[in-house]
Amino acid sequence: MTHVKICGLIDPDLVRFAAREGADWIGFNFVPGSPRRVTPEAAASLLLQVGKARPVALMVDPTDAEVDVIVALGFPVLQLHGAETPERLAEIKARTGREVWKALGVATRADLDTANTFVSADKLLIDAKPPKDAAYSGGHGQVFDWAILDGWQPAAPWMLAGGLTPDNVASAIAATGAPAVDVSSGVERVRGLKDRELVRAFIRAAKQP
Ligand SMILES: O=C(O)c1ccccc1NCC(=O)[C@H](O)[C@H](O)COP(=O)(O)O
Repeated sequence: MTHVKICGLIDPDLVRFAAREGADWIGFNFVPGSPRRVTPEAAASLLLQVGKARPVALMVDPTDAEVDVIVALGFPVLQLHGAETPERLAEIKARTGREVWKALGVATRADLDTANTFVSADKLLIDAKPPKDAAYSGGHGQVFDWAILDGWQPAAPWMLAGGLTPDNVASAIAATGAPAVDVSSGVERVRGLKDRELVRAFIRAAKQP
């Protein structure tokens, strides 16, 4: 069965709801300025609501000090969504002993070759490239051409992201064979605010047999 990550939750009731609905991972966004950003203080109480889901901390080009704050909160997984290099990822992994995922925006096979240089990533999160004028490297609800994944041999376990919704996630899984999927915008009606019915519909559509 496909595994599901719901990313960018800021409300404790929604965190509990997503976990009860069967989300495997719940992402908390620590990117300054993002409408989905949570502070470390807020994350400490949100973490109490995750149930059996695994919490994932989303960061962009974090300093060691920023990573240390997140690790001290008890996050078992760090998702790097910036311009981190394979060397920086390996360094963070060695320093923290945590699972470290690398998110990459892709549009071509060459981008997938770049993704495969992150050999020590615990997961590659394959996302759409952000729009040219975007302030943030992810979370724009953009779909990329899934056909570029045909025949791709990932260097690490991987997850599909980018513009997934309750309506397209089943086709995305069928088209790509993705073992796991990630969503943020597609379960929001208002940017930054998750919607219960969309969260439920997404998880059900992704996990349908
Ligand atoms: O959501 C943000 O604001 C954000 C800011 C900076 C870097 C990444 C960000 N989000 C990434 C994600 O939420 C997801 O991991 C993924 O990219 C899917 O996003 P979406 O296409 O909106 O479903």
